[in-house]
Amino acid sequence: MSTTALTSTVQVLGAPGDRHDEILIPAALEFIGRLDAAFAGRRFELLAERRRRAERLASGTPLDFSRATPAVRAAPDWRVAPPAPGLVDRRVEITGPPERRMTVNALNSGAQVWMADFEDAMSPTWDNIVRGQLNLLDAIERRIDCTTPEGKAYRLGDDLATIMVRPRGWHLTEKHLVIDGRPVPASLVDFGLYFFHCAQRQIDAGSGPYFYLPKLENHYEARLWNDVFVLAQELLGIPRGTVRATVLIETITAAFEMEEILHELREHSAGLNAGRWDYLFSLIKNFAHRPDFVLPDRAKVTMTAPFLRAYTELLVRTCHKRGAHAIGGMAAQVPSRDAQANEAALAKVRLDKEREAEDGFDGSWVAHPGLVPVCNDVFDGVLGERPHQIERTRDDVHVTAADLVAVRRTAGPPTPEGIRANIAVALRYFDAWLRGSGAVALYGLMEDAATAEIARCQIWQWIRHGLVERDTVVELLDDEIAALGAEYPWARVDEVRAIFERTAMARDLPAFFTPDAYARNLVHRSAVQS
Ligand SMILES: CC(=O)SCCNC(=O)CCNC(=O)[C@H](O)C(C)(C)COP(=O)(O)OP(=O)(O)OC[C@H]1O[C@@H](n2cnc3c(N)ncnc32)[C@H](O)[C@@H]1OP(=O)(O)O
Ligand SMILES: O=CC(=O)O
Ligand SMILES: [Mg+2]
Repeated sequence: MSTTALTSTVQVLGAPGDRHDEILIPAALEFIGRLDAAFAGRRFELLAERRRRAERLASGTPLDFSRATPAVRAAPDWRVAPPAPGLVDRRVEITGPPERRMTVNALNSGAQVWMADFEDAMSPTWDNIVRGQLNLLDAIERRIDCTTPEGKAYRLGDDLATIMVRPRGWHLTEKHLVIDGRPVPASLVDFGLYFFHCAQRQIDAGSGPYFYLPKLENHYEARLWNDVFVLAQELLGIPRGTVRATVLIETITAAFEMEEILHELREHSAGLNAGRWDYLFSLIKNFAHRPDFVLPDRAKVTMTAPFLRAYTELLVRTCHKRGAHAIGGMAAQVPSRDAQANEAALAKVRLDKEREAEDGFDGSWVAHPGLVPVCNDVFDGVLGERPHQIERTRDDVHVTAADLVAVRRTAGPPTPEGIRANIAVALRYFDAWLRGSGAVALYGLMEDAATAEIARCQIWQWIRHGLVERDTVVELLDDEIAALGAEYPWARVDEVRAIFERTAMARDLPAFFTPDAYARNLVHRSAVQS
């Protein structure tokens, strides 16, 4: 590592675990210290700007494309970097947390890419975080094969998916790693540990250090990531421009800056992804006070809603204009053991992928290995032998600022079933998350942090606008807590209830459920609480 500014020591406050010492080596911690010294301050300022922006939106300032950056949008001549090795053909991308067996299953799944997730699909317990890094390292070193006590063997095959790692978002901290008594930004921990241990190994294996960047709200946050990449490459002597990152457009404000985000990251960009669930969450959250932004039951808000089509079409147009991949989002259905339910789930996923492929997306996400063939089949049908369809510029797409927020046409009150479903899902998800699982199948759908955010946020919004009485929510909550406790006697019902009350029923709507729930419930007592 080259010598730049000296950093304070990174202290590890997390409980030691099996083989943690292979990841938390002094040089890796020093690398994280360097990143923290360079970027923690800017992250802090950008989070303050997020809060100011949210206040402006809440007080009625309309959203529009930026008046400061028309030159970036109008300039005809810039393109993002060409796709790096392993990222040319991305027709199917499987996602999931880097849990040991899932890592093997995802890499063997037949998808071109595996998005190894430390964000929406990860409950950020200290052990999950360190073990996830260890599993990635073991996978890249091809020493992850194992056999369960029941005799089921997990072996890496020959044709593996390309790994893209999604670090946690800028809003989170890792309280088990501290510098001068202050927790380290979680994004820098997840990015830094993976980059330190695996970047060169991936390059040597003919791939590279590739990332997915979650929950960005504007192009300044993309600039921060770009600067992180530049410094990280410099510190480890890796050529500038080796990193690639796909940004999830999953906040309403980022949808107004897609081109600027690509521009900031252009030497490291691997396109954009339509992160539909957080996008919906962001929209509900930012306009929670507006009656004309009240959405009906989650099940009724599909990707064919005009405001969501405007978002995905603009994403494809923007990416292809700049030579970048446009990657589709996650259909919520997962395979079922019941043949009829399974057929229905596969049919819904197929329809979703068909719309994306026909709209010009270059590939899409699936949540389960059983969905890889459907997505593959659909994109094969549209792409044929071509690795992508970036050449298909969508000059026919003209999306205005008003189109992106034209929620009114989809708006509507919830049904009693929709209200109960959101409460049931939020409670069950919180319980799973508290017990270390960040993604679960509930009632036939994949639920993760993003979908749980929608569930609790809609309840807040419906109470706020008088579409459900608070007392009714309390009754349903009592009911669903009792049902959860009866179904899973080990459920942490008191903590689950408290998270729900704080995030769905309090006077103010918290920006995320995760930071507070993490600090209260997942952090070891020895770690800092700031
Ligand atoms: C909004 C967003 O951000 S979307 C992206 C974030 N969300 C995700 O990534 C969710 C990913 N998906 C998952 O985590 C899982 O599919 C779940 C939790 C929804 C369902 O998992 P399970 O209940 O285990 O499903 P199921 O029992 O059908 O699994 C069958 C097998 O497939 C494996 N599997 C299921 N999903 C995945 C996956 N995404 N990656 C790798 N393997 C998987 C299971 O581990 C299991 O393997 P095994 O038989 O060897 O033990
Ligand atoms: O991260 C993806 C999403 O839909 O949210
Ligand atoms: Mg998301």
